[in-house]
Amino acid sequence: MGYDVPEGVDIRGRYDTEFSKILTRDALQFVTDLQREFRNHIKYAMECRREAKMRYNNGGLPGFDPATKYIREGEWVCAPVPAAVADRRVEITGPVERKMVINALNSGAKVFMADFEDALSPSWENLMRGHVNLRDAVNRTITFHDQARNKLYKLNDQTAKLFVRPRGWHLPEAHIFIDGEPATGCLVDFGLYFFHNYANFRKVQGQGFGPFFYLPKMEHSREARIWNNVFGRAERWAGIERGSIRATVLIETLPAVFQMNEILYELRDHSVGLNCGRWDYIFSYVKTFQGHPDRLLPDRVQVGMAQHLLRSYSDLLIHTCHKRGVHAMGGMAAQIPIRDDPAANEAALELVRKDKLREVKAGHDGTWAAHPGLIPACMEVFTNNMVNAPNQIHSMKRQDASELIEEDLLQSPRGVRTMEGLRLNTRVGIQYLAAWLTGAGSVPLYNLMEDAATAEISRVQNWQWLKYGVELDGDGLGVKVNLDLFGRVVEEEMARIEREVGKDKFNKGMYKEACKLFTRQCTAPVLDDFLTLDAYNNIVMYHPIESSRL
Ligand SMILES: CC(=O)SCCNC(=O)CCNC(=O)[C@H](O)C(C)(C)COP(=O)(O)OP(=O)(O)OC[C@H]1O[C@@H](n2cnc3c(N)ncnc32)[C@H](O)[C@@H]1OP(=O)(O)O
Ligand SMILES: O=CC(=O)O
Ligand SMILES: [Mg+2]
Repeated sequence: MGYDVPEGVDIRGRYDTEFSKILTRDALQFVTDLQREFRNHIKYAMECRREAKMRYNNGGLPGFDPATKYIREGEWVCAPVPAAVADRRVEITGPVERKMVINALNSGAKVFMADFEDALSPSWENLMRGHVNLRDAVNRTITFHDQARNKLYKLNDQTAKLFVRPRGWHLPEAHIFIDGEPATGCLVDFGLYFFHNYANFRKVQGQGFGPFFYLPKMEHSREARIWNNVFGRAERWAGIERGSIRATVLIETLPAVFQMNEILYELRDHSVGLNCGRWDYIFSYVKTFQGHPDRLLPDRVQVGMAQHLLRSYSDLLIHTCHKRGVHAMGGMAAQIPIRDDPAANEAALELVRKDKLREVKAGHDGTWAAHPGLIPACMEVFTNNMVNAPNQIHSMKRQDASELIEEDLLQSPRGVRTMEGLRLNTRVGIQYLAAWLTGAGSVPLYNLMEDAATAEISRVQNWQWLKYGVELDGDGLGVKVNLDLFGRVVEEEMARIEREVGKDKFNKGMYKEACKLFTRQCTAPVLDDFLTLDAYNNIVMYHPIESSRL
């Protein structure tokens, strides 16, 4: 049995009758047309990223582009926000896993962002099941039977509005070849979801609008232009009004903070705002400044939103979005509920409340929650602090933030580096990768949510400290990070992981493979652009099963 594919398409992933209802000939033709129309634009955009990287590596700094001053200073606004998504005060996020999709839609949040990105390990199985789950969710037929607990999950009458986050531009989909090349991951994610769901979504969820998307990891407005053209093409194909599709762009790379007006301008017919993707943003700070030894990060735990550069980024995002008439969404606090320790749980909740209070008072229109248990606290803070309106677009202009300059957005985070910081990065990075390699893209580690973005911080921070042989100044012992020290840390942290998870789980899991990958990346002479690009080779599974390297 095989998939019925159009000319030029080769499906290398496992055949499954459920998957074949997603991978129909017409759906594949739709994805193929997108791939053929946009692949050269994407390649060009990726080439521009490489050129920008070279400029930064040679000492250049990202900044506002003089050529687009007219856009930043122009008086224009985005298309009005659709009523269906005017109120987004709390959004839950999570991978497109069946039970979690139901739980998230039922969670009481206003929006559920179903994630093919930071929270998903993009194995063929996860990806295809994810599309089945989203189709069933939009059709409202989704159910899940937990056999161990004999519990049936189904949708409540009232559910969150669905947004979908496709992968970033950089990730290929190696199980689908088009004209001899792996398809672009995000065009597969967008194309299959749009094809199967746009009509129903607009009826049952979007009040005539939709579908809705979150767009990750862009570095420049030219990448937003590609998305805008993809949306336009999809709308024309479907015969629906221009501006039906709406998207929120995550500002989660350092270069993109200087492009917020330009990104909104490109997407002005399709925008519902910007979001502070703080974790990838911190990762991007290290990546952008990989050639700048004067901009080293302190311990990961010290790089919080109170740091001047992160506060400035959030303030400027709010000002920019509200000037252009769209939502300025906050981000994710990493704390999650701690089940077996009420005092620690309350302390974690208090940190989340504090973070949300900062966001709402700064003018954000909503925020992210990683877990259903956090939604009441987030909702309460936003509801109590927003003045009787579904959002703060018209009430919190943050004119003061228009004064922010490049130095504010680039200021190095303050703090110290410690041996515990190096150890924690290593322990977390390896455990996250071990989970990712076995299909889990978001995991709880040491009572925090870890996903691809947070793990990237651990990786690049270790790389940076090794590359520049930094002193662990917070310990006051004059110890410098070098390969010997790191080797010992890896060994000791692996032993600690084994003790913590138990011998059995350790031996059955992918910890050793993860350790090899993580160590290689931390010690690479040249920084890999993405942890998951290299790791992806390990989860590509062709059918019939054979070794598969991209
Ligand atoms: C940087 C960024 O990009 S942030 C966005 C991407 N990251 C994410 O989306 C992370 C989403 N969150 C999660 O994946 C999970 O909450 C984790 C991994 C952090 C914690 O997971 P766990 O420890 O397994 O959660 P826990 O055991 O407390 O779950 C309790 C219940 O809540 C549900 N749940 C937990 N998180 C979520 C979620 N985000 N969405 C829906 N349901 C959830 C579980 O399915 C479980 O349901 P059940 O009681 O019916 O079995
Ligand atoms: O995607 C969100 C982030 O913080 O990264
Ligand atoms: Mg992110």
